[in-house]
Amino acid sequence: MVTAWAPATSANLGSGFDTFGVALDRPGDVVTVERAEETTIEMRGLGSEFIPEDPAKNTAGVVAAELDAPARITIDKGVRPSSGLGSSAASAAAAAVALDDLYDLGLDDETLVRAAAEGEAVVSGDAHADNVAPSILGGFTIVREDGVFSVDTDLALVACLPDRVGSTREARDVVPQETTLDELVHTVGSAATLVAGMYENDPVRVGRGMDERVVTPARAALIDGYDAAREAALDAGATGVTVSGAGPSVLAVCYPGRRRDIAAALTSGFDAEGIDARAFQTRVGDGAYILDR
Ligand SMILES: Nc1ncnc2c1ncn2[C@@H]1O[C@H](COP(=O)(O)OP(=O)(O)OP(=O)(O)O)[C@@H](O)[C@H]1O
Ligand SMILES: N[C@@H](CCO)C(=O)O
Repeated sequence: MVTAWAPATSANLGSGFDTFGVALDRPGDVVTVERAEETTIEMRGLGSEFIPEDPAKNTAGVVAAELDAPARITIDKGVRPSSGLGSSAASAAAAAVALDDLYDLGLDDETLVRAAAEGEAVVSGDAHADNVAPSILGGFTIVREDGVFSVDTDLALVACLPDRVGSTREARDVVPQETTLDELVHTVGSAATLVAGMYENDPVRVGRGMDERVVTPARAALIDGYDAAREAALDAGATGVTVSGAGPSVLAVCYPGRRRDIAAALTSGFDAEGIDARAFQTRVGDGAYILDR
């Protein structure tokens, strides 16, 4: 029997749609696997009642099929589903790392990321790897069709989860399919600034580099309370605020000492619109690891 933990993640970071992601140092999912003839899944924890136990519909079950590693899988959810914090990816990432260990497969990180991304395809219709990559590798990650790499970075974050669910599949439907040259230039400038900031552990550059004007506004329009929460967080010292993944969570970057005030500002911003919300004071963290074997 092998147990692995994998973290929540925040994808896109504004300017890196389907490309950038960060691992959060909490919360995370715990996945236990045991060898079996056929894959079965048992769910526990946060929001588990909304997650299918059918292995063909559960991201962890899809990973077991991809790796040809059938197992009795138990998932303890620490990341609420449909959150924008990479809930479906955390189970896929933990399952990939646990099954690799259980069957002694010796797979490299890139193969694990690709297998875990197939789980995302079942959920959202698209095998985007920008949540599973940071959940497996940790740090800040950049995913392209031809590879994935991670950058160690020391950055304080606040993630705020409103008491609403958001479907990645639906949030992908509102993404504009075309943009202008001006917007492309703006996004490239932002993305480059963000990457420089990640290497320099600079929350101001990262915050400025999150600015993006095509995908983010389309997603923000789906999130009640987003504008109020964002304004409040910026007033409280956040150096950047954007939609986390497909939403409805919101991600703020800041200097470490500002986290408490920004967490309060984000929740009060949602509260002003009549929406309960929970904020996590966190930072960029490590990737999945084996807890027990
Ligand atoms: N192991 C799993 N954990 C969580 N959700 C799962 C799992 N397997 C399947 N799902 C389904 O995936 C959907 C949630 O995934 P979705 O991508 O929409 O949200 P998320 O992972 O929290 O957000 P995001 O990808 O935007 O960060 C739900 O419909 C849920 O039933
Ligand atoms: N890049 C993905 C992340 C959510 O799974 C999206 O924004 O749709």
